[in-house]
Amino acid sequence: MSDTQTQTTRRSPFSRGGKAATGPRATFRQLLPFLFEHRPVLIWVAVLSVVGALTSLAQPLLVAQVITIVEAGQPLGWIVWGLIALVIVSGIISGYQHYLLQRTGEGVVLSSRKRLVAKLLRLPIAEFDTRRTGDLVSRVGSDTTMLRAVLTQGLVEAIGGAVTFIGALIAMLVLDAVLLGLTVLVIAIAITTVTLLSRRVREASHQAQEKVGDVAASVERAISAVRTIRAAGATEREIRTVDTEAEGAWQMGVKVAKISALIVPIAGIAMQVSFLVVLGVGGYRVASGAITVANLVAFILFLFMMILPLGQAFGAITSVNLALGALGRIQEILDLPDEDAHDRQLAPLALMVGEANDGVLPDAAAIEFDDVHFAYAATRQDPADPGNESPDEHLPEPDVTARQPVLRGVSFRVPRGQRIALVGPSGAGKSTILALVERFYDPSVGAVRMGGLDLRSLDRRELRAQIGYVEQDAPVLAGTLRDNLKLGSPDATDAECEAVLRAVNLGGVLDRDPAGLDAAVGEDGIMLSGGERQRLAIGRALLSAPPILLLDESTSSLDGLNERMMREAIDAVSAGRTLIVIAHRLSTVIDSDRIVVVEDGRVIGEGTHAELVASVPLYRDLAAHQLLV
Ligand SMILES: Nc1ncnc2c1ncn2[C@@H]1O[C@H](COP(=O)(O)OP(=O)(O)OP(=O)(O)O)[C@@H](O)[C@H]1O
Repeated sequence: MSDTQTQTTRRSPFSRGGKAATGPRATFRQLLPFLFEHRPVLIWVAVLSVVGALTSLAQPLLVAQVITIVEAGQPLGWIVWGLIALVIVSGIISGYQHYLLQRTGEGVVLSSRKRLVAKLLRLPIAEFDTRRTGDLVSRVGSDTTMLRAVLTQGLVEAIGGAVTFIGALIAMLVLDAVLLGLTVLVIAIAITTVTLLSRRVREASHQAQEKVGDVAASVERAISAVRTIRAAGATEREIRTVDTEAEGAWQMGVKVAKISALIVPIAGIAMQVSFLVVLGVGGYRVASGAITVANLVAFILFLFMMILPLGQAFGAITSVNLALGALGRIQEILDLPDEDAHDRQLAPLALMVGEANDGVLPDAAAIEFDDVHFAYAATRQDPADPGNESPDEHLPEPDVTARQPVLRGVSFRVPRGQRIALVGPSGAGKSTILALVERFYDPSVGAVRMGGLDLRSLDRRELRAQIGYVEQDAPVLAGTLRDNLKLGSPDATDAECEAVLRAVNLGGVLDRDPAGLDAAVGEDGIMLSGGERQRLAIGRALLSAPPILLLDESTSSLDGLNERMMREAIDAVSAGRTLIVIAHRLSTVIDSDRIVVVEDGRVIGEGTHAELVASVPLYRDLAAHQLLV
């Protein structure tokens, strides 16, 4: 694992206990790039806030003027109209400002989602092995929305608020310094309390978002296996599991609500207390002639004006803390390295593999495994699992550790243009071998080579452009047949798509729906049988005509007819290319150029069917089971 990755996981929520339970927390500085993207609008909003604040500040002064004029029995004249105009202008400014902030808030959500998705889809495959899909989805869906609140409920409004606050403070100082001193005392106490509480809001909000991630993860788990769950009669139990997670999220939400609930009334109480103090002491000072009635009224209006932004500031502190909690979860993913982050400057590959270059590297095997050892990283520890509690919260827990080796010294060569089959018992490591060819993972020891070059020295995109890969449980993406076929070759024509479908024996699927290539294959391709799904995936690989094809044959859904269709499909794709097939049915690979037998992470035999039947007992047993000897 890379250094960056190690650091990230070290300060991740996966170590529990004490402060560590709050997980990765973003700093305010990490929030700034999201806001800076909208700098012009935000500056405009800030200017509007200042103008709005000034129009508000002018109002008490005009009111004091009105009182003085009325007291003197003089005509009011323009001053009332001026007051009305000020109220209207400040209303319009605040409405426009609100709209701009909402819009920018949506912009922040959008850009954080885009960044997160761009990162997620580029993460090393190992990250998906150790993280829960639902939790990742919830970071894109839910955590990002929390960033909006920073703008809509807080930050920029606070600029106008600050102007109002300072302006009111100065005006109050001029009007009556003694009254101001008392007011500031009350408010200072409120601010200290809120600051202490807000730290707890941030921690609780982070935990709440973690819990929402847990809910999303268990919903995803349940929905992705809904048929199995239904068939096993486990629906009620799964509902209870999700309910428990949802209740966990509810509890954390309530915890946030409790702390926030303390913060909100503190602003109210501060206002009431200071109002009462000003009223009592102010009345006394009017009686003693220290201040006029007009100035006391103006002072009280300024007090309201000062309290309002204070409330906004408290709101801003809460929402910024909520956002920083969520940003911590977003940033945790953004800080992970891309899959290709540590690739060296890479050799051009396109000219090294394939027919065009047979002359350049005449002896190099298309694919070669050289004493390859490999172990998967262990599953990341689940923070929700109390069993993972660290006995000593001060010791950083290693989150991801290596598992038992899956490959132990695998060596074999696949000459260009040949058809090689990998066979062996379930769990022997066959799919892992293909994953290493695709560079979803790199070997711990040894090397995988293509055209004589270590895969680690090649650009992954170029490498993968040379390889077609059909997974064992070939996923079909929601959409149409055409969408699925054109995934890897967006420029393919309809005629090419149809030809490929017929080549993999899927002409029937094309004909049975009048929509043809536009026929929907549904979420996860549910309208296709398992065998059809695999053949569709083979068709997809075939369409991009890669020189090398990796095919992890489905373990299921191959009845006699499907098996024949699959064999024909494999024959169709093997023409003119290098093919590595993981075969669960020997009949599909009996006529391969070579068969490599894998057991327990090692190659235990290699040769033709006849040679292996004669020399490798495990292979003879497999063949005997499948009635091939
Ligand atoms: N993503 C993964 N993370 C951790 N362990 C894995 C992962 N994928 C496979 N393994 C483990 O590696 C071992 C080899 O798995 P692999 O899928 O390569 O075997 P296989 O020979 O293809 O099996 P099958 O014929 O059943 O598909 C198994 O013990 C499996 O549990």
